[in-house]
Amino acid sequence: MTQAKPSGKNSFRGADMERPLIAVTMGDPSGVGPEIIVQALADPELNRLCRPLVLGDRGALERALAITKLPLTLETVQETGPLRREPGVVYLRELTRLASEEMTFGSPSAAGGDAAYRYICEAAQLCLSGAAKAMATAPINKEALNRAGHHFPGHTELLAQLTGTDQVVMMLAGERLRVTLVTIHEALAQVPALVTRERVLETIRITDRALARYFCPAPRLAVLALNPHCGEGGLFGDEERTVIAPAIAAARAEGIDAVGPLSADTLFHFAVSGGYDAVVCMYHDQGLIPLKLLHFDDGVNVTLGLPIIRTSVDHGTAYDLAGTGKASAQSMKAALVMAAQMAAMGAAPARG
Ligand SMILES: NC(=O)C1=CN([C@@H]2O[C@H](COP(=O)(O)OP(=O)(O)OC[C@H]3O[C@@H](n4cnc5c(N)ncnc54)[C@H](O)[C@@H]3O)[C@@H](O)[C@H]2O)C=CC1
Ligand SMILES: NCC(=O)COP(=O)(O)O
Repeated sequence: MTQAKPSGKNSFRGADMERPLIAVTMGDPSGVGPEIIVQALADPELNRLCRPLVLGDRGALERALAITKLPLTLETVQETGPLRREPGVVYLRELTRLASEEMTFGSPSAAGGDAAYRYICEAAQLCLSGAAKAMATAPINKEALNRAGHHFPGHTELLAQLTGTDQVVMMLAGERLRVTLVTIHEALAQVPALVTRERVLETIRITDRALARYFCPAPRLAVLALNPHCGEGGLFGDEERTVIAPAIAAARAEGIDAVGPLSADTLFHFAVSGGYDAVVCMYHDQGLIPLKLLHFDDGVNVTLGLPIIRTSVDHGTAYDLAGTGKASAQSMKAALVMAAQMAAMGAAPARG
């Protein structure tokens, strides 16, 4: 009887097919994006988990390889590239050819902002078509994006528009803490008017649904107050009584394990001691200050509520470090690992 031979080639190809294709956007060419991408992709473990495809600029990535002195080569590919991936190769879909003066380190440019915009749009398209299973984004500079005429405060809002999604939720996640935001890129003066019952409720719902799908089967959510001491019985504001508590009650009536409103000054202590799976915060800095205190290096930004999977670094373009090779690539790596793990579970079905 002939023994079935172990088919190295076939099994390798099979393994490749199982590894999800992740579209990796290069971000702002004048920032640390290109450097942290090549550093992250130099990790063989990452390439065992997924097939990263960088959407970006060859000149910017060659410069990043020179700075980081990594033994990687760049291969420009069409569409999504070959199924079989060689170790030590960064696969690039070249979407721009920027001149050096359009990617001066530490200096935002309209050309750089437009390039970053194009990488994001293409990645979203690849995800929507099913060609990529997720996207992981390097940081953009919002000033450059807006200078280029793309009037979005960040990826989150742009992706909501590109995918036709009404409400999305920004989550930042680390091993010890996860936070989600009711309002995202808003002037602090605008926040109270934007903290509506509907918005708080929808943020709780989206957080609960995404956590249950990807991270923990029965999420326990803490919902923060907006004002100090939960408004102190109306002495310092009444959003807790009129808006946040009714939203929590409605969420609980739907079977969601959400509690609050809870005072933000003490709650994080209990959240990191394991009391909650996520903290629903009313505004950007309320959630991101504790998150970055604990997870500056390895935090991941995940956009919840989209019909596609999107993860990102938790930091910005770090113009002060761009071109030095000193920026930590840990958050980029964590974003790629999380994208691969989420992709293995599949994007959430579109909401009916
Ligand atoms: N996901 C994204 O695309 C994000 C983009 N941004 C944008 O980035 C730009 C700059 O924002 P900033 O507020 O200055 O924040 P930033 O995160 O770029 O920098 C703040 C400080 O953290 C340091 N830092 C950042 N990343 C680091 C890394 N990987 N390793 C070591 N140190 C690091 C910087 O050197 C700087 O001292 C803005 O346009 C902002 O909107 C900010 C956050 C996220
Ligand atoms: N502070 C987080 C942040 O600004 C990231 O925004 P986005 O580009 O992911 O929307």
